[in-house]
Amino acid sequence: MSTTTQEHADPLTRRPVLTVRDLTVVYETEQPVTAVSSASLQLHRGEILGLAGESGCGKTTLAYAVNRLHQPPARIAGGSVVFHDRDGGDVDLLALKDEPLRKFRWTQLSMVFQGAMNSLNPVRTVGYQLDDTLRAHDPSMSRARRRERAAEVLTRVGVDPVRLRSYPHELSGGMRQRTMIAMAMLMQPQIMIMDEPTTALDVVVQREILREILRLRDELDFAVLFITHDLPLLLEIADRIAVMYRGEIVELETAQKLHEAAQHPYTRKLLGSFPSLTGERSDFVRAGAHDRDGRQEEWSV
Ligand SMILES: Nc1ncnc2c1ncn2[C@@H]1O[C@H](COP(=O)(O)OP(=O)(O)OP(=O)(O)O)[C@@H](O)[C@H]1O
Repeated sequence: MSTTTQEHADPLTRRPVLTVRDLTVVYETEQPVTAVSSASLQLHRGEILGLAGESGCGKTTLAYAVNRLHQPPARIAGGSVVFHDRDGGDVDLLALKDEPLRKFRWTQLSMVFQGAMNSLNPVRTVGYQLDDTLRAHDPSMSRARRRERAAEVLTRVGVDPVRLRSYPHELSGGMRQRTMIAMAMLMQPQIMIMDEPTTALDVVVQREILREILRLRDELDFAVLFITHDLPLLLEIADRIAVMYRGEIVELETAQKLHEAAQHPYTRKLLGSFPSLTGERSDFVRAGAHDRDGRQEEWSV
């Protein structure tokens, strides 16, 4: 349903860049919690795939596990995650050793986390932090080239490169979030996972940044796994949407089909809770899947 991407070749006709199959993640606590249960999805080159679902349904756990950023007590209990490189090779992400995994992150797959704008180092300038990432991942790059590249990515996300000399507290929330997106783009990854990248921002800034993400995707041809509980937003920007409910992906469809003929009752409930794509979002969507009395609703899956 994305409107800014009409010249873009239909991503669904293109090769996949990531295949997640039957991924299961368990928190090994006293009462083990299966946060992700046999989840499967495929991300195509240049695609924006939305992952929607209420708070606590397992979206973040899935994103972290894909990039092996999960920490104990989380454990991947089964399944596979395969990256399909541009050059034709396949990489089994769950089998990667530490060093190749470190290289893989940022260069092939980068993440913009929930509240990432607060994860910039407060005592270092933006320029230093971009330079540091470049140095860590490409030691052969000259200082001049690094400076050039840092200015380039900031410009791309709509931040004046004069801000390279700024400290994070000197930037607005929107600028900090754009800077985090610039950081994620630094090494030209083939996949970006964005976990609620704009939720903390006001609606106008949020829209601007989303428009920017769509434009960059068209220009630079990366794929995005875009995680949010905001289904209306996904209907506007995503090519396809996966709906997650209690650790399972219960539906995965094009945004259009999902909007017109959702199959799963939970998806229908989510969709039915706002009057139109452009209308006001209802309290239901803002609050997550709770009924008016605040009770968690139940669907058999
Ligand atoms: N460290 C942990 N130990 C035990 N259980 C956890 C831990 N972290 C998350 N969980 C559980 O795993 C499930 C999935 O959580 P997760 O954060 O992945 O959901 P989410 O859909 O990303 O939610 P949100 O939108 O609020 O970020 C939840 O039931 C949560 O309680």
